[in-house]
Amino acid sequence: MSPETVRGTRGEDREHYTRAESRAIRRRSLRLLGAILKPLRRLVLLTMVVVIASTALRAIGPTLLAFGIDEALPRAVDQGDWWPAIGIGAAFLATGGIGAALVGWYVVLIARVTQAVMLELRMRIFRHTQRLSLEFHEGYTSGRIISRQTSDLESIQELLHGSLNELVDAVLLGTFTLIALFLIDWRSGLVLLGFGLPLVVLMWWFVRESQKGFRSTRVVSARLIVQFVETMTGIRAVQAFRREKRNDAVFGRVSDDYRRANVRVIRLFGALDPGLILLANLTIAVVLLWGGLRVMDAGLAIGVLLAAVLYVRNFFGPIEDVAMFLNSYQSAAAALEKVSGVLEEEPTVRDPAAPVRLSAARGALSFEGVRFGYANGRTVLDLAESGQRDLVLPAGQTVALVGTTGAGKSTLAKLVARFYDPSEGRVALDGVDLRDLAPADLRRAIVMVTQEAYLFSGTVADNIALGKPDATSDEIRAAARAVGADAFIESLPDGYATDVNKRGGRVSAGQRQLISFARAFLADPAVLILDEATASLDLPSERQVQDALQRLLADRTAIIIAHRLSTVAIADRVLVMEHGRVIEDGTPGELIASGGKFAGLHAAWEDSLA
Ligand SMILES: Nc1ncnc2c1ncn2[C@@H]1O[C@H](COP(=O)(O)OP(=O)(O)OP(=O)(O)O)[C@@H](O)[C@H]1O
Repeated sequence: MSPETVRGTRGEDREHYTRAESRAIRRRSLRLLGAILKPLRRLVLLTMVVVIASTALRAIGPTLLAFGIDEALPRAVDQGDWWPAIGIGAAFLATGGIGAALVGWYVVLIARVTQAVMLELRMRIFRHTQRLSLEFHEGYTSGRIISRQTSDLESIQELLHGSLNELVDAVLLGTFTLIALFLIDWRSGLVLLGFGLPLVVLMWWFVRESQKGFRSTRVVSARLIVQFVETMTGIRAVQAFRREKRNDAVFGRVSDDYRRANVRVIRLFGALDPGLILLANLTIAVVLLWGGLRVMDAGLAIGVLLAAVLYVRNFFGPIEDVAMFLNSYQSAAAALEKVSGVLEEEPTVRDPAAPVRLSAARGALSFEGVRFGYANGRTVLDLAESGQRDLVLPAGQTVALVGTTGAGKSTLAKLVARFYDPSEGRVALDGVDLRDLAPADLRRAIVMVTQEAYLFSGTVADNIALGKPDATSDEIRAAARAVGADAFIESLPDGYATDVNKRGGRVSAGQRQLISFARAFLADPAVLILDEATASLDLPSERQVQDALQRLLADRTAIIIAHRLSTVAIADRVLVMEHGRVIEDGTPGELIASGGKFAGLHAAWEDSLA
């Protein structure tokens, strides 16, 4: 478990961490990677064996050439003995051929490992975030979640797929090459080592500078995503308030920052590439010059010199890939840190250790000494301070929650639906604390319908059936009829089989709410919460819906939150809330007669109708 300051997604936006925090974050990432690689260990092992074998085979080539030129060819020319030359030629072809075939195999193996890791990570993020409590989702923006699933996973994939591949190749080939060079001609080996120092300096400079560059491209690209997602999710507001031009300007600025950041990084390559070519040529020149002198003194065979030159060339070939790897590594490590943070988040609303079953709930609700505040600490609901410590809603009662904006009505509803747990006290259904209730029974017993009335892609029937996945089409139709949604559904192009686009593009907001009523009717919960759920219905349909509501609410406990008092009229009881407390409690008639807050609201409403 990470320290409190960096646990989960906490501290995700910070630029600097203490040493202990960095270590904890790194460990968390490695634990995640280890857990994902564990089931793949045989595949990983096989991949390693294949890559080592293929690189070793490829590193033998120049030595065979040297042997051929210095030993086999003279024997063939001087003594007419062609067998050694043929043998070496065959060995050269065989090592080259098998090495190449193994490279092909290795590429496929690496792809299999990478894709298995990506699949697991992708599924873990999806599964996990879907189960995290509402508290997490209300605080962590959708742009950030999208970044975790897209750009972060891409960085990790890039590392595993491309860069790691190249690094292993470069390091192994470099090591084998150096060993082979020392074995055939240690003096050339020393020359190569001597040039290693400026090489290390060049690489160190490049990695340091490009790290800064890549970090800023990552920061800017995250801003691009957030800007884009915000504009698209808020497209209605964008168009309604004519924000297109301003958004164009902001997006243009961020895009230009992105372009500049990329150019800055590419400029570094403009220095690295010539530097590497220069170093490679200098090393080859020195090896060639010194080797040539020794060939003239007969201290070195010409074939060995040729092999030495080839080895030096081979050595420098993949060096740039090492630099690239170091960069991909940085960005993949940062991505993995963030992903592992999200995966470390735990649902704040936990499933009970010993769940109490309640297969046929009656629907009696009680709030006993309930206090609640969101993560920022302020108490927004304080039923314990209201006149009565315990608030009881008997089974079958229809209760309307009324009060000014921000009074805590939706918060109370979220506690009943157990999207949050109270900070103090308990909410109970039929006497069972919601925290102890088996989650499946809780979801069956308590259903919340909100103003948003989200429709998933699929048919209208699918969307209604969400309330009862095994419902027959007759049951679906009956539910739609009960809430008065049948007529408009029949008039859709394909009736119940009409595909609703995402966010219900083909149906109006009011129709969407009717569909979600049908969904709730079909689910047949003991407790139904309607949070502003009639807000999008126009008055005629609202009047129609009054009947539908009566039918929807019959025989169950209902909590209705509505600003329109017409909806409140069907309630048995009204709770007036203010600043998180219940300040009035009674039947609509009683409250109107008492001349309190509700009476005032009611009078104002009646005036507005006149
Ligand atoms: N996710 C949240 N995190 C922090 N504070 C919140 C959150 N949701 C609501 N609040 C705060 O809690 C208080 C009660 O909000 P709530 O949504 O319950 O009011 P409401 O009575 O339903 O208002 P409305 O009628 O406008 O929907 C408000 O002060 C609000 O700012």
